[in-house]
Amino acid sequence: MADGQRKNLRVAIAGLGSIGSKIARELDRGIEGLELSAVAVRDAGKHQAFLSGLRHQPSVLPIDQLGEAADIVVECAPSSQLRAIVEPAVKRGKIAVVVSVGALLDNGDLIDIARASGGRIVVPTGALIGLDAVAAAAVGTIHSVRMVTRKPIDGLKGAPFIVQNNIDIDGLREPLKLFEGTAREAAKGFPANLNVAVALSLAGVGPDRTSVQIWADPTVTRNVHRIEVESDSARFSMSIENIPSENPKTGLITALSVIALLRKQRATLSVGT
Ligand SMILES: NC(=O)C1=CN([C@@H]2O[C@H](COP(=O)(O)OP(=O)(O)OC[C@H]3O[C@@H](n4cnc5c(N)ncnc54)[C@H](OP(=O)(O)O)[C@@H]3O)[C@@H](O)[C@H]2O)C=CC1
Ligand SMILES: O=C([O-])CC(=O)C(=O)O
Repeated sequence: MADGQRKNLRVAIAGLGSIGSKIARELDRGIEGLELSAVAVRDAGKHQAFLSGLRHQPSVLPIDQLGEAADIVVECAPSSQLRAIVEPAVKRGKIAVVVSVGALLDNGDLIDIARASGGRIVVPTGALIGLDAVAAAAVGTIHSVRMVTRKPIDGLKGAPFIVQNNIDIDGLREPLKLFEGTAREAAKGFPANLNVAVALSLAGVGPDRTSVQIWADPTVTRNVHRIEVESDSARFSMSIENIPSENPKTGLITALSVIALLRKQRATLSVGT
């Protein structure tokens, strides 16, 4: 069949929060070769006005049924829901786009399940920068990957590491280093705040060799990530200052990164690895 006659790829979205609602709106406006077929939410009533504002109404399904209604399932729900969304999709040989990437570390068998079923798990660059360069460097030898994250207080509140260690960040007047360790440890202590560290680690040297510092910083208004990579092909450092979305833990660029990834699925010209 000629490319122009190919059927649209059907996309389903799990979660219509700060990330999912923007992706849904963009798919509804039109992305070449793609269509929004279904969504899953926790509380359908809460999203009724949003959904009825779309030009084409997607089906509203339970999260574990999205893979039946789509070729690509985009996970943008709390990390606790990762398995319920991704497993049925990849078992059907579908593509799961995962933003709660930190939760992949405790659900690594999903990769084996996907492999056995012909499914795929795709992690977008999300709120980060430069995973193309990190993945390219990883084809050679990477000697070290370090990341320093600074977030405003609202971007860190409620993180298990802060709660368990009884750290009071509300009254901070100066930056405080909260954590130094591996990306795996960061994902456990900050599951809704440090997905980026895990994405970086999976692109590069893995969660146990990627070192991470986390600062609560009342002097910044953006979620700031700075990365330094030493490899046998290049040395590079990159930083990104993310404007928080309506969810202060989540940078605005995250949804845009997923939209850019979706656009590539059927684009005639695709740029960047
Ligand atoms: N990879 C990356 O770079 C980044 C990843 N993230 C991660 O992305 C994920 C989504 O973030 P964000 O959009 O800001 O989160 P939000 O809290 O804004 O939205 C989460 C959505 O998930 C829905 N939801 C919750 N439980 C269920 C359920 N059981 N079934 C279906 N839907 C459910 C919520 O529904 P309702 O509205 O009804 O409550 C809500 O719409 C988080 O895990 C976050 O940590 C965030 C930033 C960057
Ligand atoms: O990694 C995350 O979960 C979110 C994040 O830091 C950001 O949006 O800047």
